[in-house]
Amino acid sequence: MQRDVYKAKTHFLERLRHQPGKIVNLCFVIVLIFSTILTWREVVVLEDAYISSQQNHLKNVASSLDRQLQFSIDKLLFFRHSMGDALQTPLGFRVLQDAVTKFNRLRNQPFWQLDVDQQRTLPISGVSDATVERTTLLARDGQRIGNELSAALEVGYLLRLATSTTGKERRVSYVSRAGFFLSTDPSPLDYTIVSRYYDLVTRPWFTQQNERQNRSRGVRWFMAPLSDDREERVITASLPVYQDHYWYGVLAMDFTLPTMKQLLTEAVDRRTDGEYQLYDSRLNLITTSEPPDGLVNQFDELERAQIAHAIESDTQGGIRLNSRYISWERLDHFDGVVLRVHTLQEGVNGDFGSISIALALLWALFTAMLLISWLVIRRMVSNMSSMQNSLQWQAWHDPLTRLNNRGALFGRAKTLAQECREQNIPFSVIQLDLDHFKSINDRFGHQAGDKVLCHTAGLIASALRSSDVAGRVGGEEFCVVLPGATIRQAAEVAERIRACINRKEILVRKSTTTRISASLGVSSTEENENSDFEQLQSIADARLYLAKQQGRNQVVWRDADKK
Ligand SMILES: Nc1nc2c(ncn2[C@@H]2O[C@H](COP(=O)(O)OP(=O)(O)OP(=O)(O)O)[C@@H](O)[C@H]2O)c(=O)[nH]1
Repeated sequence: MQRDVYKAKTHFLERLRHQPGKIVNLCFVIVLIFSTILTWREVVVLEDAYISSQQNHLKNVASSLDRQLQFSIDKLLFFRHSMGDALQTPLGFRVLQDAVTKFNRLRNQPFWQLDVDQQRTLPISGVSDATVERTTLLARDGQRIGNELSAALEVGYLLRLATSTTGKERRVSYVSRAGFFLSTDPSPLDYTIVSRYYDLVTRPWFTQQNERQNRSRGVRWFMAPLSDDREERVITASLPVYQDHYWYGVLAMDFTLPTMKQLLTEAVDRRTDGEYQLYDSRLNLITTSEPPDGLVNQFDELERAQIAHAIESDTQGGIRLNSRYISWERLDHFDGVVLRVHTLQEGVNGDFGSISIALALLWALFTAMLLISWLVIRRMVSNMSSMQNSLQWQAWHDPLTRLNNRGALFGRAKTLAQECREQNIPFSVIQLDLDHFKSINDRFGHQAGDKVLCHTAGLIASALRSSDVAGRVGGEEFCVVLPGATIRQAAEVAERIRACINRKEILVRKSTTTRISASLGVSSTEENENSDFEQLQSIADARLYLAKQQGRNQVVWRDADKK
């Protein structure tokens, strides 16, 4: 088994050795495959780096935006906390008690206002008991209303103080379920109080803050729908106010779209390319980092669905949409998501684009050079291989007769003799010498002599089997080895060759023909089993000499033989 494997391996390597063209092809294909894999790996690494750089840019913007919004949300939480404290232990100021007394006087009027101290707190505007009773969403609890009014006035101080110093929030308000509200917006004392209150308590940021819809009682963000044209479009952060499981009302903070745009633009580093877009939780576009006259990236329905699906389960990630790469990051303090849209053109103009192009060009250049060198080497190998074949042929053959030369014949004859001995079959040798060849040269010239030699070689070759080997071993001397042939069979072959040579007229010159003859000596291992080729050749040569002596044009295959 091991020997078979070894033999198969040797055979394979031997075959490869004789097919250098195939080895060259194999080497080039391997180099091409490896260079392509290497380039592909580099592209993958580059793509990963590109994606993480996109994520990093976006992360910076998102955390900067978050920081800015956190300040407002912290304020909102602070207001609720203060209001909770005030509800639990209201201050015993007289001015607050007077306000409650005044409310009790006004509570049945269609609209009213408690204007305690315009310089320090915000006025409370409200509607009548009858209006509150009209809907189950609202409730004016006789036990709680006093405390709530005092707490609202206390928070009014804070709202006024906190919102007057920064201009980020468009409006902060507290809307109570008990039929009143206070807001940083100026509130005139007229019939519009009723419609304003109605408008506030019908907004989703108020109605959706009940215990069922906001179990965590955290901040929720709402964007006014597009069709809403009652006033400028705002984003509202709202926070429910609870005390002892009782829902008092909602604290709300409005941000205008220009404010959101300003926050986003401030968060974006102008040196980075790509567009940043801020979306609400329902993937409605709030604002973009592009200037008002800039080109905003739009998404069609299918792309929006793909983005929505992608951002559904992850807080951050990326998705390729045709020629655009979209990365997203959810915000901690805003119920929405920031998108970074990076177009192919921006990518190509950027660092990663130029590195990718350089990499692709390098690969193309390398492949082109590899192909050129493959063509050159293939041609060189093919030339060398045909030259080697030609040299090899010349080394083993006689150029005139195209038969094996002396060295080649001796080499092959020794091997064949050895094989025959191993297989225990006979091995025979024929020695052939043309008669009076010198006279042909003398009479017709050397060229005619060459022609006769070629003609003789052709006749010898045509009289042999494929296993027999013939060669020119001297000037006009030939030798034939016949593996497996008995002495009689070899003698028959020799006789056939002799007859053939002697039968034909040879055209040695224009309109001049001549007939030639040959003397042949035959020997075989049949006579002496242990004879090697050289011994057999020497015997055949002696018999050839005998044939010459006996008158030429004859075959001698036994020492006593005479024609
Ligand atoms: N044309 C030609 N002649 C050759 C070549 N090689 C040897 N000869 C000639 O062959 C002749 C051999 O002559 P000899 O050895 O005297 O033998 P022969 O004339 O055939 O006489 P016998 O062998 O006794 O019949 C010589 O004249 C060589 O010059 C060759 O390649 N071409």
